[in-house]
Amino acid sequence: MPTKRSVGTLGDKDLGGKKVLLRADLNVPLDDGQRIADDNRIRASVPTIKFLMGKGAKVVLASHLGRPKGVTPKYSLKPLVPRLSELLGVDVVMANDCIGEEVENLAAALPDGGVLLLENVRFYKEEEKNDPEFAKKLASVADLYVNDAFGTAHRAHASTEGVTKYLRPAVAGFLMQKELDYLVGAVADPKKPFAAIVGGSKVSTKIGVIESLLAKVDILILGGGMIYTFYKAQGHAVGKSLVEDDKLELANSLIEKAKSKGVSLLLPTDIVVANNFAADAESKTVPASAIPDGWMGLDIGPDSIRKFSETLDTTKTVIWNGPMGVFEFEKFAAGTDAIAKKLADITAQGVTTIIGGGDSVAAVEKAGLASKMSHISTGGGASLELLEGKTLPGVLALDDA
Ligand SMILES: Nc1ncnc2c1ncn2[C@@H]1O[C@H](COP(=O)(O)OP(=O)(O)O)[C@@H](O)[C@H]1O
Ligand SMILES: O=C(OP(=O)(O)O)[C@H](O)COP(=O)(O)O
Repeated sequence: MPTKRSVGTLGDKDLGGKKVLLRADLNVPLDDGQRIADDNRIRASVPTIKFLMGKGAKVVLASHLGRPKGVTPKYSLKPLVPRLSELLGVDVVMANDCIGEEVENLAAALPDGGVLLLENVRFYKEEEKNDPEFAKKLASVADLYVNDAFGTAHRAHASTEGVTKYLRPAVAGFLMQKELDYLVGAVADPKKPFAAIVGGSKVSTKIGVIESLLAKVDILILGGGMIYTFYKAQGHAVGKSLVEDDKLELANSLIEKAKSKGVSLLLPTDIVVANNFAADAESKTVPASAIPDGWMGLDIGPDSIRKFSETLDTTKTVIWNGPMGVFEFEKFAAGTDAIAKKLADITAQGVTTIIGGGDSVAAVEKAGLASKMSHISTGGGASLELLEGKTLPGVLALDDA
């Protein structure tokens, strides 16, 4: 089934005085002191909340946080209240539960434009089981449903999917719509030349994405830990680099597939190797075809960066998923940083650049370049599934446009 791209949106819905159940993805990292370590997902949820507030709706906000097994205080959404209140300019009311009498009373007492934050929906095992009775209880608090939780749209859970069986209209929020516009729209109908950069640790986790993108892109650039499986498959020495020996044939078949589809496949030409998997390992740059015994590739080299950059200069749309090297170690972050910088530069020249979630987003943020890209996805797993061409249950469940 093709990925659904057009969903019903808030548009001209009459929202004054209506109770809206808004599912957002407020799954942000909290540090040991329960402080928000990265508030991107909260900020990304603000436009829809503010829109609803401005229309005089009563906003009942639901989310999960982490993967708790039952009620677990450290996964409470309470630490988010001050930041949400600050961003929204109202005192957000917090409920102790996500269903039940207290929630109904608090929702009923909300003024028009008020916001009630429900406690973590995953405190109930029924959430992940997509239990119909639990979904019905969630639905009962509101007059309509808005799903803005793109990062959780690949989960068929009660608050993302089940609830739509009991609460209509069920429409997408602005973040959800923007994610679909970029990750489905721009990829299905890209300005060409269209390039994909795929990195990350393993071929096995990216097979689906590579295969799906091979049908769409003009250029495929590979980096990260997966490239050593390709080199080994081509008969090169890879030292003690990360290799998936059961994926050698697959790597060759992907090279063949790229050829038959006329896709220009670029592998790094030089590699920064280390004598150890460590931040302070000894390192040197070697040709990709001659990785010495006892050394492992942890980043792409300067010649690869130059060639990749020249190629990226010829593109009109670029999608990036997965770092070029072990960017968590400063010494092996140069390749990833250079690609991030290049993408920021070409965005300024009118190229559409899409960063598809997960570690690539972390790398772009670490480089301070997030605001320079066309789109940075708030969903790792969800964006990967979209790029693989899968349909997300949380999207499929919404009203058609
Ligand atoms: N050459 C390499 N050897 C081992 N691990 C690598 C290498 N290059 C990148 N990685 C690791 O890959 C991880 C990211 O992989 P992945 O989760 O597939 O990416 P993403 O989250 O962007 O989809 C990072 O932790 C990074 O350190
Ligand atoms: O953080 C999330 O996913 P991501 O790490 O793949 O971006 C989402 O909030 C979904 O969480 P889940 O993977 O526990 O269902």
